[in-house]
Amino acid sequence: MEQRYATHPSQIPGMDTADLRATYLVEEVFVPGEIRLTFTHHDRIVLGGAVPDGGTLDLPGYAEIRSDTFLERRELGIVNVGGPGSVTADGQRYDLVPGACLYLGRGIASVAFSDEPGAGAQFYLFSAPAHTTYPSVLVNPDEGNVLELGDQKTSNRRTLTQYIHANGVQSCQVVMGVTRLHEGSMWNTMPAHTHDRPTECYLYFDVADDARVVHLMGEREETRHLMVADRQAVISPSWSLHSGVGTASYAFVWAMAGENQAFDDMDPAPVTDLR
Ligand SMILES: O=C[C@H](O)[C@@H](O)CC(=O)C(=O)O
Ligand SMILES: [Zn+2]
Repeated sequence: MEQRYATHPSQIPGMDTADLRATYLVEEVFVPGEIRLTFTHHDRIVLGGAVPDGGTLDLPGYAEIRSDTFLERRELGIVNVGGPGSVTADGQRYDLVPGACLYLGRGIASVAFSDEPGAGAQFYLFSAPAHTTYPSVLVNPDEGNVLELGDQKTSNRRTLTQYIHANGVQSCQVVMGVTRLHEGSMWNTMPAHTHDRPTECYLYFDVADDARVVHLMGEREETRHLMVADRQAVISPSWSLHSGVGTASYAFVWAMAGENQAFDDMDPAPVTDLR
């Protein structure tokens, strides 16, 4: 799997666009017939995609995490951002409709991804080290905890659904959910925030081919942006803002790992403070 090492905010001023993209953007998350993973040393998160493309893909152990099986010492959050598919964990089959979230706990020996020919399942994977085993839980799109946020006047009307979090599916580190912008709204996570306790990653999806998301990152007084296309992921170190404005509406999977599972553990970054 690809490795991305941890970075310090003082490195940002010396980075040009290519450096920022190579460090914080994962451009190819979903590759048909493959499991494609990226390991970031920011909180030892592994993120990526599994696209069975009508077959079955087995999740292996990896030399980078020195494990015989992937979940030997890890937990895994999965959101299906494609068509219907299934995940089989130690023989237990979970059917994931589009938008469903599955939590798999530490110690599961075998994980396989599959779908029917033409179904188009695309499983987004987000994993962190786990100190103990919590039960595996499947949450359908309408079963999460839904927050309606924003206002049309500020073009940030959005529906935020929490799946894995302190008051939802229990985990060791992973917090995970999906936010969908309403038609005509473009801004996510504005006013912005940071949270030093976890690292957070966004996977943008349902971004039209001719649209892009201008993703805002960096510290409050040293902001930078990334131009993000459909089904690309952004790694936000604990010190970084993470907000975005699209050229059309879109959705994204947000996922965090670190000190706690408190979704509202945020440090506000008023827009008037941003440089
Ligand atoms: O720490 C929380 C994460 O940044 C996201 O859940 C925020 C988000 O989806 C939004 O406001 O649009
Ligand atoms: Zn956040």
